[in-house]
Amino acid sequence: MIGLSTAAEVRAAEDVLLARTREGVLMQRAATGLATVCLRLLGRAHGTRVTALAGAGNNGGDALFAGAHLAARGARVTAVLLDPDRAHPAGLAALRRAGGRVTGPEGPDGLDRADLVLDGVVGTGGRGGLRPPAARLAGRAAAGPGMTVAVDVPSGVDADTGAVAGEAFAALHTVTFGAVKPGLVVGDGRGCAGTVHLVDIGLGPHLAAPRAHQLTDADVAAHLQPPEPGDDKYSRGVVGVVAGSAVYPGAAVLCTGAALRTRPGLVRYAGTAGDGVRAAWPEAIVTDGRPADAGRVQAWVAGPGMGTDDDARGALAEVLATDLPVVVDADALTMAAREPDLVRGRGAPTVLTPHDREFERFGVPVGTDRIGAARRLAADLGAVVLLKGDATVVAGPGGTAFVNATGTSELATAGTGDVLAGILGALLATGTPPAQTAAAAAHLHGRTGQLAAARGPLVASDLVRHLPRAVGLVRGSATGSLRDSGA
Ligand SMILES: NC(=O)C1=CN([C@@H]2O[C@H](COP(=O)(O)OP(=O)(O)OC[C@H]3O[C@@H](n4cnc5c(N)ncnc54)[C@H](OP(=O)(O)O)[C@@H]3O)[C@@H](O)[C@H]2O)[C@@H](O)CC1
Ligand SMILES: Nc1ncnc2c1ncn2[C@@H]1O[C@H](COP(=O)(O)OP(=O)(O)O)[C@@H](O)[C@H]1O
Ligand SMILES: [K+]
Repeated sequence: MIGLSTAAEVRAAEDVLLARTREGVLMQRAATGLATVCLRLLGRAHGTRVTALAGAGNNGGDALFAGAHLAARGARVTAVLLDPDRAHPAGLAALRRAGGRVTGPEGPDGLDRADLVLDGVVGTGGRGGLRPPAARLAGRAAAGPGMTVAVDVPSGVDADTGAVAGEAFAALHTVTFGAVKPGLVVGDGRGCAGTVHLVDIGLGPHLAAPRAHQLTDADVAAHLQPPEPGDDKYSRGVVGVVAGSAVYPGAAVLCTGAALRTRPGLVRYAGTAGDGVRAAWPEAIVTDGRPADAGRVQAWVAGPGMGTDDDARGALAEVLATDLPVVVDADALTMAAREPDLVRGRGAPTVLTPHDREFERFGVPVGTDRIGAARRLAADLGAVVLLKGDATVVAGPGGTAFVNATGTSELATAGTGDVLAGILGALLATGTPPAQTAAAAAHLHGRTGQLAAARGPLVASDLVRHLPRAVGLVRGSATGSLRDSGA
């Protein structure tokens, strides 16, 4: 698991370490790590042109020291000081000693010919959108030829939420110190950060236990264990699906198929799309009646394509009245938003899976702080909230949160949410903790999307077909093999 630490958590750990180390040691660790990543990205330093944008705080200090490292290796470094009278004195002296040039915000900045642009305008000390001179330079850097590398946080991005109020630096890479900040992996900040590189500056032992995480393949593999010799179709976790309708059988077919392909023990289907499900998935046990007629299950998925009429409302109320985990998706979300008490009083885990418009039906806008929004709704309803997006966020009622690290924009196609609901039901049926399980489902869904998209544009049923391979690859915990598989 990769911990996501807020700016305040990082600062608190830095304060402990600063009191125990010689002055400047932490910044040296950060700047050396930054320069090392830049050298790797550039391939060489000698003869390259580097522009370092440096604000008046420690973020600017990092950029100036890293610029000094690169200059000492033969790079032609120009430092652009946003506030020349307040530039980090030791960083500036180091840059000058190494032969770097220095200019002001209106001076010859070299951005038109740079191979590399370092964004050291502002880091965790930033407030609001970029101010005019910095915003102008960030725009020129984005339009110029140089590879853009943000120092710690892309300037203009809120490190905690990923919110961007106004302009922000658009980085291809972000080299971040001590811990990954949530704003680099969620919301608009995710798009500004590019590839995130973590530099260890020794904060680890002093960091508070993070309240937000990203799962890795290895974490998710624990949710995808193969059956053991003593297992039978019941012991692997039986999933119940309440989805689809006579008019819209597709959602039921996708959801049931995804559950079967994720964990092929037993899937029971109850609803009015039974004929379609029988035709597509002869393995499923289908009842045309109500959920209570379906037989015993260990988790329910309710919602995709089921409609919102009285019968649908009755079926939803029936599964929510059980003491089993329930996934509330699509039409079930619309009904739960009308009657939140259906969810609020439950003792067993409930996982709601809204996209933004479904989320807003609960009466609160998502806004720019997606983790915060998911946490608040989760606390209000006493449920897990999986807020879909390019980086899906999961929050538990106690505040534990996850940000998904896998996926592809090719998933923006009808029916992929039905597949996610089926995957999630299959994983929840084993009784693992619901918030992490929901995050594992989003991770597997994203990996499956990546596999399917490698062959070209995908539709939702492609995901169902690729699920067994994605499960196999994640089980192997071999991230590289996804890339090397030729899929
Ligand atoms: N602590 C440590 O030991 C270590 C810290 N490290 C590094 O320090 C960074 C945090 O440094 P920090 O706290 O000095 O703040 P920082 O991010 O430089 O910002 C302050 C400057 O930004 C300016 N500014 C603010 N908003 C702005 C805006 N919208 N648009 C434009 N400018 C804006 C603000 O201006 P002012 O408001 O003062 O006029 C001030 O000049 C952290 O991210 C990491 O890189 C590493 O070296 C590891 C060791
Ligand atoms: N741009 C994107 N990048 C990554 N994933 C995306 C993107 N757009 C949508 N998705 C994912 O695709 C799925 C769409 O779900 P949903 O909107 O419920 O679709 P449907 O209701 O048609 O099944 C979600 O898992 C979401 O996270
Ligand atoms: K920065």
